[in-house]
This record gives sequence, structure tokens and C-alpha cells, in this order.
Amino acid sequence: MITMALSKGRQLKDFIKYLDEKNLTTWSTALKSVSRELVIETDAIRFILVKGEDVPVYVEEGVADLGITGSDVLFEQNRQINNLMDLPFGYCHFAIAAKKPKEVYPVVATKYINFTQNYFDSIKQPVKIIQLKGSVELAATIDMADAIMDIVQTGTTLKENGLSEQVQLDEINARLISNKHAYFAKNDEIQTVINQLRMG
Ligand SMILES: Nc1ncnc2c1ncn2[C@@H]1O[C@H](COP(=O)(O)OP(=O)(O)OP(=O)(O)O)[C@@H](O)[C@H]1O
Ligand SMILES: O=P(O)(O)OC[C@H]1O[C@H](OP(=O)(O)OP(=O)(O)O)[C@H](O)[C@@H]1O
Repeated sequence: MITMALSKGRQLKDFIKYLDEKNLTTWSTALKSVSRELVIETDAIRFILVKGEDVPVYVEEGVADLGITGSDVLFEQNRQINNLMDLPFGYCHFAIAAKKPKEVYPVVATKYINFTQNYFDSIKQPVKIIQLKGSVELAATIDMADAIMDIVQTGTTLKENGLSEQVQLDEINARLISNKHAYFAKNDEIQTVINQLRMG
């Protein structure tokens, strides 16, 4: 039996849609029936439902053999896991956004403090980072920060809050990851899951 960690939010909906497209209906039906339970047992996979940014934690610890999370989370955390496969959903990108373009952005609000620090180090600009957990746009809208570092998909959230993209950075999409030890110890089962996810 394989244990796979999934995030509970928008990525779960995208994953269910993907499973339906691949006719993997045993798994999609089981996931569609979820209300508040956090463990869902199916024929070959036990799914556990966690917060997106916690998916790599469960996988690195080895209580989940596999996991699906956004590459933004992997950029931020630098975990000891295997990155196995790109999945064709969860497309968005990192961006710096502000009310207006400026020469420098000395104060930046973000959920992604490591990614942001690495970026400003790479361009050799000092930065004060304010860490937030969500609604990051607000920080620039009400001038707590000069800019935000966040993920952008349609750009609607930026537009509706009077911000625009100033610097477009790395592309993001969903990834299948595995525990390093499980990748060898359960390689046959993991390859079977990968093949099913690829071909349906
Ligand atoms: N606007 C967006 N468009 C596309 N993908 C996004 C967007 N916002 C976030 N994502 C991707 O989805 C991931 C978050 O997935 P999800 O919403 O399932 O996580 P969660 O933390 O479990 O959710 P919740 O916050 O609702 O509990 C992010 O890490 C990113 O890769
Ligand atoms: O470009 P858009 O299509 O508007 O999407 C981008 C928004 O989506 C994410 O927020 P999320 O919905 O996860 O809410 P959050 O503010 O709680 O992080 C992200 O942090 C942006 O706010």
C-alpha cells in the first residue's frame, strides 16, 4: 500500500479533475466523497489530506511515500525528497508586484521568505522581509510594504487591489514527489502509480 499526501485546497480539486480525465475513477470517486476526513483508503493508495506546505514534511518524514504539491512550496523549503514528475495543473508564477515600478523595494511582504531572500541576495539588494500567511496583496495596497512577492495566475487579485506585476519570476506547477527511501523500497508500487498517473 502506498500513502500519498495531498493538499486540501484548490490542488485537490485540480487533482480530482486530472484523475477523471485519465479515467482513474476509483481514486477520484473516493476523493470526491471527502467531507472532513483526513485519511481516505482506496485499493492501492491511502490518501492523507494536509495543508499544501506540509506535504513535503510528511513525505520527508516518510509517513507518506508520495505527495503532490506546488513547486513554489519546494522552492521555499529545500527538503530532502525526490522530485518525480511534473503534473499539468496548478500553473502560476512568482512575481514581485507593487502599486508602481520603483528602482528598489526595501520592504517586501510575502509568504515565501526564503525564496524572497534568495532573490534579493541574487540581485545584491538589501531587503526587509515581512512574513504573512495570506492576503499578501494588502500589505502593498495599504503601504505596509513597498512590494509583495507572491504567486500570480490570472492577475485578477493584483488588479483588484491596485497592484501590478513588476518582475516576473519562476514558473510554478504541481509536482509529484517521493520519500527518498520509499523510492527504492517501494519502487515497483511507485512506478505503477506513476504509470497510471501518466497514461490513465
Ligand atoms: N491562484 C493560483 N492559481 C494556481 N495555482 C495556485 C494559485 N494559488 C496557489 N496555487 C498553487 O496551489 C498550491 C496551494 O494548493 P492548495 O490551495 O491545495 O493548498 P492548501 O494550503 O492545502 O489550501 P488551503 O490554504 O485552502 O488550505 C500553491 O502552493 C500553488 O502551487
Ligand atoms: O492571479 P490570481 O488568479 O488572482 O491568483 C493569485 C492569488 O491566488 C493566491 O492566493 P490564495 O487564493 O491561495 O489566497 P491567500 O491570499 O490566502 O494566499 C495568491 O497568493 C494570490 O493572492
